Amino acid sequence: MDRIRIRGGAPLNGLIPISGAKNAALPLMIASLLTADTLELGNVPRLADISSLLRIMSNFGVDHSIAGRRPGQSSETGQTIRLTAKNVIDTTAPYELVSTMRASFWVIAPLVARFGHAKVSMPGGCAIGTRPVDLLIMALAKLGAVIEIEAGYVVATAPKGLRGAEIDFPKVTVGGTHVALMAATLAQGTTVIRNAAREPEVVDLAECLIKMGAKIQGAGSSEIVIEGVTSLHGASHDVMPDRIETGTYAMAVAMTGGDLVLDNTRPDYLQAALDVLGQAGAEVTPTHGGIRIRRNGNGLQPVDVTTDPFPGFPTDLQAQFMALMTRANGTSRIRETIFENRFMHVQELARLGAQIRLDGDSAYVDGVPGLKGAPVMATDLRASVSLVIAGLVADGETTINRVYHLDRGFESLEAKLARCGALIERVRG
Ligand SMILES: CC(=O)N[C@H]1[C@@H](OP(=O)(O)OP(=O)(O)OC[C@H]2O[C@@H](n3ccc(=O)[nH]c3=O)[C@H](O)[C@@H]2O)O[C@H](CO)[C@@H](O)[C@@H]1O
Ligand SMILES: C=C(OP(=O)(O)O)C(=O)O
Repeated sequence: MDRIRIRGGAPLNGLIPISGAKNAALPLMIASLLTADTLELGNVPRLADISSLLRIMSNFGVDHSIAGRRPGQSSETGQTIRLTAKNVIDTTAPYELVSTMRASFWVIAPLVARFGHAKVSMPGGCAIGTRPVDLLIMALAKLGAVIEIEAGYVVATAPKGLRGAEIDFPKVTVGGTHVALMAATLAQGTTVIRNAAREPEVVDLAECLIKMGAKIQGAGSSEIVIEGVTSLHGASHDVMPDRIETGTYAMAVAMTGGDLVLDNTRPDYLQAALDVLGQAGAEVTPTHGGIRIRRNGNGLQPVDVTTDPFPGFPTDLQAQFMALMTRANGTSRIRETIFENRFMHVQELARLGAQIRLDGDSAYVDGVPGLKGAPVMATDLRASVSLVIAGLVADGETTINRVYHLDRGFESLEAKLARCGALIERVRG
């Protein structure tokens, strides 16, 4: 199994091109099931999760081809994927394929909307909480799907098609919003989604669906209105930049010191996190195509943070920020309100010398003057990268095991960091 080896102490200087967002690319790929025409997606990151979803799509009979980046595409990373769901032969997503990745469950929406039938295994994904799918099922049931649970599978049927409905989410759910949005595009009549997720990935999906002929208003606000259409057509769309990857490298340079330009990204996608970095002592300035982050000489100030749905501080940056706060001059409180078990990184950060106390939904981080390298274990995607951030300043060598978690969500992580001066390498085997 591959490991990442880091020798801490080097500042980060240079430019990192930000990849397309995993959490936008996945629902966009799934949206290709809504049409028999070809959906062409540019700026798709090369990640394990993308390959896993391609396997699931192939199993349905979806044809796909992969090419390099399109001319004029600004990222030096990424690929173009063309998906054609013309000859769908199966509407079942088996446990072996769905269990590795949460988002794969979302295929249930386009399958039942277009074909009137879907049988999808309950999902896997990062082990960060119980992560039920009751609200996704509620949304499909409101749209008229009949739902049965059979041996770990959710079976959704709607032989006469879905019909528009009012869907009020009792809590903000990104996956629930994606599912309701995709299903409603082909439902008969009007659907109103209330308390919808406002995440940029929802807007990216809506923009692509609109290019495919869907009638959607209000994406990016908490009320989305969809006028169902009888069919959708092909389109071409570039995946939005990854705001979590952006925030991760921003925190890395805040930790190591140095001067980094994060290219091909957008500050407004992560303003809450950038504000917090400013309070912690980093200098953040927008550039023509992204963001410049600097921290030279000055120490880090402790900042209290609470995770929230967009536009709040993202839970997917909580672990990285905790790593940063291990070196602050004082105590910070980090409150996790989205997932009840997203503190798995605490015990691993402690192995590097971090001082962190857990109390309910909060972690209290007492900054220490230095961390010491050690072997640590990746437990989930964002937890893994928090260990990379800590390793970049830890004295001596840090080895991170189980890096398959990292490969789910960070394209060319070691190469991007090494080019900016980090002493980091992948040890194969
Ligand atoms: C692939 C992808 O895009 N994953 C992201 C997505 O996950 P995901 O879409 O799974 O997260 P949700 O926004 O749905 O979850 C938010 C909260 O709602 C709860 N909930 C959700 C659905 C449901 O049916 N019932 C229920 O109770 C969850 O347990 C959680 O406490 O949004 C999360 C919150 O920003 C991010 O951390 C994940 O990186
Ligand atoms: C939690 C994440 O992914 P998933 O929802 O696929 O588990 C993530 O991207 O941080």
